[in-house]
Amino acid sequence: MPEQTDPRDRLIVALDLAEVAQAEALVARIGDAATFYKIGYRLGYNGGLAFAARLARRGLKTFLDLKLHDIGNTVEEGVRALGGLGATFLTVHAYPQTMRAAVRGAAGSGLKILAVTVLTSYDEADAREAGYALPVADLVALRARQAADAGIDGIVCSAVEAASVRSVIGPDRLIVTPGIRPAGADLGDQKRVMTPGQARAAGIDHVVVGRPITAADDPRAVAKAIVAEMA
Ligand SMILES: O=C(O)c1cc(=O)[nH]c(=O)n1[C@@H]1O[C@H](COP(=O)(O)O)[C@@H](O)[C@H]1O
Repeated sequence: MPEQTDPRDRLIVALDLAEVAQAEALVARIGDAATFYKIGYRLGYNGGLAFAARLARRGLKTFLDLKLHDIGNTVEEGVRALGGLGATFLTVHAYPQTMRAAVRGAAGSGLKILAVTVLTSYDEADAREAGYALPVADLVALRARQAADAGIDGIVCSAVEAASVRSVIGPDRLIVTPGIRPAGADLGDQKRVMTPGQARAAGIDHVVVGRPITAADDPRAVAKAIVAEMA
């Protein structure tokens, strides 16, 4: 896997909050315990993209989790429009047409495209309900292979699949895993879950953690503990 120089970069904190002011306050509370923040729909649709650009100007790494999926032209131009925000990562769903369009849209911008394979809130029954006949692990592996073929920079999957995804995509592409819970933490709606330490041992590059940090009494302490568990 591509090695990082700062171990804090392994943790991406999901800023799933309603208001930019709350996100600003949380980033200030966490301070130097985290270096990488994810902005998803909730904040993104409410001023979060400009906020992400401000974080990037302050030297923090940002991840735009917009999970794009549309006809190729719309994805390509949408990705191109996001290329100037200074973000590190952007997500699209792992459909071949969508991934190829996103790679074209990101060309020359420095924005890395991550392909979301099968959401970590899905188990086998959820995938069947959505019309997929393949077992989740096989669907993740198929999409990882297609992502690599499309020239995608990294894969979003659960840490449960990290080792098999690594064997499919090779050492240079990134593996980013949500569905991460410190031992004993509430799972919420996550179904394919590992601890930070298990995920690191499975060969991930970055974990994404939201509620265990955002809902904690001491978010800075939880962020520090997660980084330490992956050291
Ligand atoms: O793309 C993602 O970041 C993502 C993919 C996935 O399969 N599962 C998943 O939980 N996520 C995101 O990762 C974060 C996980 O948040 P928590 O469950 O609160 O730790 C949320 O912001 C999700 O939108």
